Amino acid sequence: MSSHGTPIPMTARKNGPLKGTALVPGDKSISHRALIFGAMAVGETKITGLLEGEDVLDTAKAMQALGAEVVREGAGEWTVHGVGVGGFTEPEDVIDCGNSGTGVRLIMGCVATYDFCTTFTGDGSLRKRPMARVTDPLALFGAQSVGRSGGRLPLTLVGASDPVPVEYQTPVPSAQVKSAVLLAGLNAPGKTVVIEKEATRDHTERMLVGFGAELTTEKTPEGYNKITLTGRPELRPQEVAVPRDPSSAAFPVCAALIVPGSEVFVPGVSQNPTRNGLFITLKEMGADITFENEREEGGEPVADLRVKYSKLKGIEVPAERAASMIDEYPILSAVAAYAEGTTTMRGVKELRVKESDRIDAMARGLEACGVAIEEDQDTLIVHGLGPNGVKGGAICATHLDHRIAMSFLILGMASQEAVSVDDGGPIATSFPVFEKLMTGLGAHVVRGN
Ligand SMILES: O=C(O)C1=C[C@@H](OP(=O)(O)O)[C@@H](O)[C@H](O)C1
Ligand SMILES: C=C(OP(=O)(O)O)C(=O)O
Repeated sequence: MSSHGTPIPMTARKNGPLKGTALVPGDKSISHRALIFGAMAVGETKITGLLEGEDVLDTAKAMQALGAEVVREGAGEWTVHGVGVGGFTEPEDVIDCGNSGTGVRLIMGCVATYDFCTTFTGDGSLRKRPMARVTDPLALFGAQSVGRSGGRLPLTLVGASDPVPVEYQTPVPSAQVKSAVLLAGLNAPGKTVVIEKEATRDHTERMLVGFGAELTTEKTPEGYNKITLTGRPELRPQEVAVPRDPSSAAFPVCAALIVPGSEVFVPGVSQNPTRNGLFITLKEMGADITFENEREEGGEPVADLRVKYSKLKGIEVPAERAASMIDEYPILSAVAAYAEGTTTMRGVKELRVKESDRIDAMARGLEACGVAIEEDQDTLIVHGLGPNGVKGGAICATHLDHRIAMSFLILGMASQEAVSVDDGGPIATSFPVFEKLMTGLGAHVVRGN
């Protein structure tokens, strides 16, 4: 199954309650970073629970192309023999990051302070996404780039031969931009500083500290995060246990909430406060979710989630919460269709530059399934139809976007008529076992329309 290949139409329909345990895959953000920091450490990093989705596998290949040895030892078990900060070598060929914004933007950061040239490309979705948000700050280190119009891929980055450290305030709330700057700062002398107005996922900071870098995060008088990294550290190899991905857990959790009679257990899910906005929102909507056995694993807070079918009500999701649930708005908008009343999602314009324009993709598909929506550049409003109110009966376009595909399939698990997607292939980028896992819980999800 490949997001680069022949479309894979898929269909979901009602099939009784969902029951059982959902072992969702490893966190995508942490998996990318485990490979990257492993490649920059001196010696052997061991990773367990790595997400073996296409996005992460493309990053593994990129680390090999830059000179690290990356070996799959078993299911989710990988070792990386790193080359040390400053040790990457020029790749012989184009780096293809497939569908992954995180992969390409972080790796651009990795190579921006090396005296060599790297060309990046990706699939039809990634080639449409904006890269200037990363190449602009990388230029401050001394890197130069030439891409297609609007700084789009394919793009060639000529790394700085004599990098200087940088102080940069991110203009958009983006962990990818923040991380690209910090990664570039690793191979620059002195202190690189990133200031972010709104907190975004902090895996890069947590993992850099874990790998032995000198990094501090403090609040500015305005309440912004100021992250300071000392360049040219010797990173020490680590044993990284990747927690399960809250963004993937969102799908079986939301399915259980909307399919009558369901009860699903989702163990070992990261509860990192920069990632848990969806769960807070669902609780506010009236979701019956309990967080059991809260603990720390591999430097991340983790809990086991028990979820029961719930009568939900529409709410206003605060714009300040957007960064902590940015990838979860598609599935939230599907769930909102089954709530009583209106769910308003403001401050979500970043959704327009993801794998697809997610506001538009969800709006068009929901309308086709009989759900009334309103939208503007920065807002999505879903008028809920209550537990049995969604008609379904449409084929929704996924635009090479895994989260759109999974969201509409979950919508179809509780609608009056089946819901299809034109292409479920991209699901393999982040959640390759989605179909098997949902089927194991009792869902009816099949190939074909
Ligand atoms: O840093 C990361 O791992 C990610 C950051 C987010 O993107 P932005 O940085 O563009 O918000 C998120 O949407 C993406 O899925 C993963
Ligand atoms: C936006 C996403 O990923 P990326 O930016 O890495 O393509 C996502 O997984 O929802």
